[in-house]
Amino acid sequence: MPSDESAVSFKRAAAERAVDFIQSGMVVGLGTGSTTAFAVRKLAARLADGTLKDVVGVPTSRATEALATSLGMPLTTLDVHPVVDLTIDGADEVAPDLSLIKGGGGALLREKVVAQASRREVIIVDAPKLSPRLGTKWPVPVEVLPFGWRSQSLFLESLGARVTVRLALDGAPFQTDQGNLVLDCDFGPLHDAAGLAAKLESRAGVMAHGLFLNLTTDLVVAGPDGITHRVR
Ligand SMILES: O=C(CO)[C@H](O)[C@H](O)COP(=O)(O)O
Repeated sequence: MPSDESAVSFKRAAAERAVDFIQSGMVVGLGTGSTTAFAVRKLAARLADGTLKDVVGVPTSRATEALATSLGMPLTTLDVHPVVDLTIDGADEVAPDLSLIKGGGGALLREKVVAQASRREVIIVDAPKLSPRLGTKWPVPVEVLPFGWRSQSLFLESLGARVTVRLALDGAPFQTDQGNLVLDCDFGPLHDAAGLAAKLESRAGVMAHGLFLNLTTDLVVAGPDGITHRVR
């Protein structure tokens, strides 16, 4: 395992490489998490030094909105710009077909909305997040409406999950930007991620899930052997 310090430097390296894909005039989706934060900082620096111009960002969470605003980055919304040229976002686990588990930061719903509105979805990760099969390293986050959430928990258990209610640092249930709960669902390695996604999507009260299938267009990975860029 890499040290925390090297994981951070890999995250930064992947993030800064992805910023090279941004061109002046683009509408750019801004993901959520520690890796994406490096990209937001680099993008803000390039706007400040004039090497990029007229870029507007669509933040995927209140946290990213606050960071971008603090850096003076111009922001917009999907209401004003319903098509995003390129989004940069992190992930928690990446399978060989570039399908993902996301939602470790709890922003999965807005991240998926922005990803589906994006022409290019550039995922940036440090190498330990690569996995032979989704579910091997990370549970599937499922965002549920607080109304009736225990019924959703039983439903998820009936699908084979060990369910944990995500907690905030103060020990209270974590709330998403939409005021929903997150149930972290350990299904073990997934043999039919698409089938599971379909079951989750057919259940009322499930607002979003962290399986991002067929959304990644580019993957940038940084690790001890350098940076690689894969295109799907
Ligand atoms: O999906 C996410 C937030 O909902 C993040 O992109 C994911 O959790 C990765 O986070 P980090 O870059 O901090 O490792």
